[in-house]
Amino acid sequence: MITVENLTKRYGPHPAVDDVSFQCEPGTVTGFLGPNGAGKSTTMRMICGLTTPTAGRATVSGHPYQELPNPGREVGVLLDASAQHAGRTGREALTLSAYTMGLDRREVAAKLDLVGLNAVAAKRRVRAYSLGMRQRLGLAHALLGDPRVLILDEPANGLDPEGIFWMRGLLRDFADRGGTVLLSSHLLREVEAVADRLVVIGGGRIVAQGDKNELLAGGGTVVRARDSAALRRALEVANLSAADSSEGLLVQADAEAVGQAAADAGVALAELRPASGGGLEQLFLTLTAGESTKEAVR
Ligand SMILES: Nc1ncnc2c1ncn2[C@@H]1O[C@H](COP(=O)(O)OP(=O)(O)OP(=O)(O)O)[C@@H](O)[C@H]1O
Repeated sequence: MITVENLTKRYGPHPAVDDVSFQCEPGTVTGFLGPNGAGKSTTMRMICGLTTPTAGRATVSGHPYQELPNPGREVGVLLDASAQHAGRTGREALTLSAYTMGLDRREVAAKLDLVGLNAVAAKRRVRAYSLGMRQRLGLAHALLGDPRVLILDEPANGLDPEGIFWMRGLLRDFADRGGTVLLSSHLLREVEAVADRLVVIGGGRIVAQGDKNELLAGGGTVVRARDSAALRRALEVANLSAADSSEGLLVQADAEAVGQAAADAGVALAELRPASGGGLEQLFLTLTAGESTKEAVR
């Protein structure tokens, strides 16, 4: 179980993370989504005790990370696959961690095998690893102590298609055996395939969270007008955020609210209908409309 309560982190005047609260339950995979700079990594770093929150708190299995007696036995963490000692071999890196955690050395071979690093790869220095191999080694590290919780930041980054498919099965199986997974990724199809719950963050704030299927069912409204500039202005006036899509504008509101906003502004509509079937990509674009731009101009 991971519990995040009112977490806030400020760097100067800008809140990188702003009053974020959510829970990740045993037996589930929670997909943590958001545009670049939304605050995902900062939130995960705060959960793992690597960044001190300005306010709020986070616990793993009921304790702040720093108070876990042997954290690697409780929670496996992979935040940055490139942040591993480049001069050690994969096997050496895992052996040292196993020693630190008080584990049987046989766990090293088992985990190397589990993540698909063969004997030749295990003997190579990490500096010679591809990004995908570093991810696999990072996952082996995270899984080494057989933890009940996994916190993974972009673990599929650099994996080949077979590796991504393999990782999906591994995470599903981990959760099905009662584990808790918090997974950030920009690979929306992967998240859609494996996650049970979603937490979507934009500009440091939670913009949506809940059961994946329920969130996907409420995918917003597609609207089109011949005068699309006027339609955009009408939506802005009504405080409704809109994102471009191939079908028109996607608005995170029901059709009635969108139609009313257009009518109030005297904009004639060419199309107004509930968005459906667009999947997670459409939901993501709708929920985080404008947030990437905000980050770019900060
Ligand atoms: N150490 C730091 N000092 C100053 N600002 C920081 C620091 N770490 C993060 N930030 C800022 O906090 C905000 C959130 O960054 P964060 O890395 O958490 O986003 P993210 O959602 O993980 O993005 P990405 O998808 O690009 O990895 C950004 O505006 C970033 O510039």
